[in-house]
Amino acid sequence: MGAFVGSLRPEHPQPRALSGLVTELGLTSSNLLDGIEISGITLTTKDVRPGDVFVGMPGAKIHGASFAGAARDAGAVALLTDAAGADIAHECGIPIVIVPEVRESLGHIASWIYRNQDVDATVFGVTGTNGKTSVVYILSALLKQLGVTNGLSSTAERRIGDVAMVSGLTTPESTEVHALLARMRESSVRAVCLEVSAQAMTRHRVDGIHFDVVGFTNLSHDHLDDYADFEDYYAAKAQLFSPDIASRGVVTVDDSWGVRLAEEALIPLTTVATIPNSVGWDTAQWKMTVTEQTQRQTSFVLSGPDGRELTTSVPLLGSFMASNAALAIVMLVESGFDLEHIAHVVNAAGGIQVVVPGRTEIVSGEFGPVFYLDYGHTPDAFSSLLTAVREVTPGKVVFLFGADGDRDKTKRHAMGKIAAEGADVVVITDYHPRTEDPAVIRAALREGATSAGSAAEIFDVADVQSAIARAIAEAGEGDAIIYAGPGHETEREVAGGTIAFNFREEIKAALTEAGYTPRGEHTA
Ligand SMILES: CC(=O)N[C@H]1[C@@H](OP(=O)(O)OP(=O)(O)OC[C@H]2O[C@@H](n3ccc(=O)[nH]c3=O)[C@H](O)[C@@H]2O)O[C@H](CO)[C@@H](O)[C@@H]1O[C@H](C)C(=O)N[C@@H](C)C(=O)N[C@H](CCC(=O)O)C(=O)O
Ligand SMILES: Nc1ncnc2c1ncn2[C@@H]1O[C@H](COP(=O)(O)OP(=O)(O)OP(=O)(O)O)[C@@H](O)[C@H]1O
Repeated sequence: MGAFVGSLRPEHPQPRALSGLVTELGLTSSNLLDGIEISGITLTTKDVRPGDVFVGMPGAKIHGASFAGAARDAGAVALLTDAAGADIAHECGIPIVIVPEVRESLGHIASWIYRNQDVDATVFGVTGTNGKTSVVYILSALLKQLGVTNGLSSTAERRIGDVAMVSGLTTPESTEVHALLARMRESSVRAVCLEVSAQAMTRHRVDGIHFDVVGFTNLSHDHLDDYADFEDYYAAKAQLFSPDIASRGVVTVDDSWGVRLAEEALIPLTTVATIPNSVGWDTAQWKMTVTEQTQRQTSFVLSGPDGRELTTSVPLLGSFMASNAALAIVMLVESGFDLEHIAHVVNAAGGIQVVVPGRTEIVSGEFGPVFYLDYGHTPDAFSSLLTAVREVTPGKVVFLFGADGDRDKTKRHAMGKIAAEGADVVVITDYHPRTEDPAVIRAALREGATSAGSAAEIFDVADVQSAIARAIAEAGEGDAIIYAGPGHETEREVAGGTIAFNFREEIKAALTEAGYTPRGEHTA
């Protein structure tokens, strides 16, 4: 959820003539283009490589064309921008290609530069409020078990086989997405699993990609700072299910948004219901039922049309993780895999072999309280998490969390309230205050927690390390601690800057300090 941190580009770029780009895509340019070869494209000076087209895009703070000179010095051979950018950068000394709206053209231009017009790998896309990262990891793990070389892009990381890079955005800008696809092609990837945020749809980040199968998890309160209301937020995600973007879709119909999407989408659709008696249960084509839950595993049966059935397990806590697995499996079936074959391969290995970093990840060791590190940061995720952990915990549940600064403020009250309704002890702490006053964020969470009127004990501990220690002090053998929010993250965004803060390691250090032995490595 942050700024640019790096990109996976092709190792052996195949340059193309800039004049070809301009002619083939019918673009306008201001200078002579003859003899100029382009091999990449970027919209940040932090990632310019020799032979790049630098994209001068208007931003919230500044017009990117202001950096054309710096980009040229770093090796950029052309500038792509709008009319305002061309005015700003008219003396930059490299050819300028002008488009009416940069974002609207960018995906197709990046696709052309990286030769992605005819991607022959199967492309999967996953959207929804909660569960996208988990579904993408489960899809990728299933494909690996099925012997299919694949790559993924998620909030946690971009990954091609053993090569991984930490992510900045959930869905990278189109310049990065297309570079990633080209790099995947070099690595003989046969399937691509992409997490697609609502912002990615609104900001044209996946333009120039045609998805073979897209999946929808759910829709609940998030990002209402970016969207006027739920209707707007839904519409952004629903765009992924358009015929010009995707061939087929799988929709989880556990909530009314999923039911609506299944009714409205104009592509061939399959539905899956994973909560018995929920709004879409009776009409869904596929149904998933949880058969057993433990701290480390959830088993389920997935039944489909024509009596087809698969029984397996996912090594993650929570019925919602079984929902995510069910969606991933039906997406694979829709892409052409046979359910019986999937069942055979997966069960020969004792279930789905997946590790999802920072999603209900157990950080604690054999003794003492079970410490879950999770990325949940929406009221709905809090609720699912608390229900799941409660079901497998004989003792107390301690819930530790904070909230993002400079992001949707309207969800804070509900986050606090749900925490205090579901936990025995609530510890509120700072998270990423960014430019906001952290005390104000905590006060909103505290107010929500108090409004629950529950018996939960509420602590407000600003310092994150002290808050972790407080949570551990409140729990013992048989109890559980959930740290909701940080998941895989290794930094905190404070006062407009970034500080290194590896949450997983901090928790391990605090567990050790309290006399417990944390897990050696981060396997879920
Ligand atoms: C609020 C927002 O959308 N910001 C995006 C925007 O940044 P900005 O408008 O602030 O950019 P700016 O600082 O004004 O700079 C303008 C241009 O100059 C360039 N620049 C700027 C400075 C410099 O030194 N060199 C340089 O080249 C910038 O790369 C940019 O292209 O343009 C940048 C790309 O150029 C994006 O990376 C950035 O996304 C930010 C990081 C972001 O957090 N976006 C959020 C809303 C987002 O997309 N979130 C979803 C979350 C999904 C989920 O939780 O489910 C996501 O997909 O990640
Ligand atoms: N299907 C689901 N329904 C409800 N909550 C879920 C579901 N799957 C995951 N969660 C909760 O949401 C959290 C985030 O999960 P995940 O990272 O998979 O979602 P995401 O959609 O990728 O989130 P983001 O877009 O913010 O990266 C999890 O850590 C868990 O608490």
